Amino acid sequence: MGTISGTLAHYPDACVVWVDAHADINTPQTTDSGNIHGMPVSFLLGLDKSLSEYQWINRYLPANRLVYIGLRDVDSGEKKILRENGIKAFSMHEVDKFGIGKVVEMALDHVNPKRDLPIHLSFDVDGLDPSVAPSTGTPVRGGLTFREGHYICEAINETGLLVALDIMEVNPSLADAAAVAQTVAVGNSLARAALGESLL
Ligand SMILES: NC(=[NH2+])NCCC[C@H](N)C(=O)O
Repeated sequence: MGTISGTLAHYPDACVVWVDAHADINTPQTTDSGNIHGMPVSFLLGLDKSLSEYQWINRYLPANRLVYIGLRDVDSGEKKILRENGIKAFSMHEVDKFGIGKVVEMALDHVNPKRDLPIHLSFDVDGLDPSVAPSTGTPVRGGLTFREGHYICEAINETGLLVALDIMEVNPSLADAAAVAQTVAVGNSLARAALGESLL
């Protein structure tokens, strides 16, 4: 919430590409778990303004400037919110169906059709398959491969429009040393890819 609010303060027309297994768009009313980490997008969009803790958010992201990639664990209340607000989401089903190249293109066509808006990339490493990024709080099987994750970052770098990047949910206290090292390494290499490191 802090970083995207900061991006919007500086770039009011920015769009957000949110890579995640989860939509994180519950409201305090729809959440099953009660976990705030399942709610930040609802606060960013201004769908819920009831919590005094988040009343500092004064610039809301329009629903048509948000796109998800990688979803596969979405609560029923969240599905309703996505539908009712017309929020575009490419789940793992679409990644399987179209391939990651096409999905990134379609995602950008939706959120940034003229390729002229600043992009904030929020990349939760649980969007990756747990075999790729094991040390994270809410792993869900059936995720993005190592290359699919990196492709997203490379393709967004290629737009030249990236202004902000979050690598989220690397949690070094949740696995053994080898799994932690693997997760930290993949988080770092996603960041390098988004910042312009290329294969050739
Ligand atoms: N940032 C995360 N790890 N989010 C997981 C959210 C899981 C679930 N949808 C919830 O609201 O509790």
